[in-house]
Amino acid sequence: MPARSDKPAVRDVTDSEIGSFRERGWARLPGLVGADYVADLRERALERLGERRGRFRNNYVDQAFGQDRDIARHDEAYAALALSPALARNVRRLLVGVDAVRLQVTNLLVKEPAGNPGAAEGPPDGHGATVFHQDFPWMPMDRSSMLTVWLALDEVPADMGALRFYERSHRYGPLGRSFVREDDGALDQHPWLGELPLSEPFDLAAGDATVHHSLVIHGAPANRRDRPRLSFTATYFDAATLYTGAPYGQTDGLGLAVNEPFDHPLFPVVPS
Ligand SMILES: O=C(O)CCC(=O)C(=O)O
Ligand SMILES: [Fe+2]
Repeated sequence: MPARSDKPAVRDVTDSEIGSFRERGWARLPGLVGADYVADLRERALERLGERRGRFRNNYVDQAFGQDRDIARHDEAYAALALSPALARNVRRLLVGVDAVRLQVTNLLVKEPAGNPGAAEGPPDGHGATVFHQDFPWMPMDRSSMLTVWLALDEVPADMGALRFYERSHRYGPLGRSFVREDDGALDQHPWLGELPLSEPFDLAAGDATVHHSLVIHGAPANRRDRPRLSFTATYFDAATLYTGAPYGQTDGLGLAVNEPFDHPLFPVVPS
């Protein structure tokens, strides 16, 4: 196990991965983070999950996966990864025309097996599918240059619920919110999206990641395996982004100024 002070080994994204991300709105990043570091993250995740047993709230997102939001503010190994210059440099290179990035949020995600009674997280009968959605329509940001790194903390075979993406859907701008009502998945609201190619299901190893643009339509099937799907996400945005003042749980009451950058300790610029 790496010591707490160990630096996460994050590899550089390749030019071809950058091209693929910009073209399709997402990219697969095999072996993004070193295996030893990820093994330590996984152990920490399981420990936290044990402590959280039973804290399920019944909203639409909670039916699809459990969240331990801002885990990087509670755990130094997650913080070291989320704030690592190597990861920030990758994010900056993936986004177009961005000089510096801020961290928006970190999250430990768990998708319990469907139909699994006694799961640590989620509804009594396990988590369901993650409906197809965009991330951006919720955000109080004046631009969409924003992405999420989704890191597998353990093997995530396709039928455990690795993400899938509608190719190039990030080119159609904001398409509305999901997780607000029954049947408000992006495909229900915009059946034409079904004409875009859907990425093939794939298996991820621990330390593999996907990265998705805030406007790309993505979702995940239910977990059909017998153990929880464990992943860590870190979402970053262009440091030059201005706050719009739109109501949002994370930013309400922080004293951010409308039409000013997100200059607040919760949204650090990550040196790259
Ligand atoms: O992990 C999932 O099933 C969904 C995660 C997601 O939508 C996101 O990270 O933006
Ligand atoms: Fe999402």
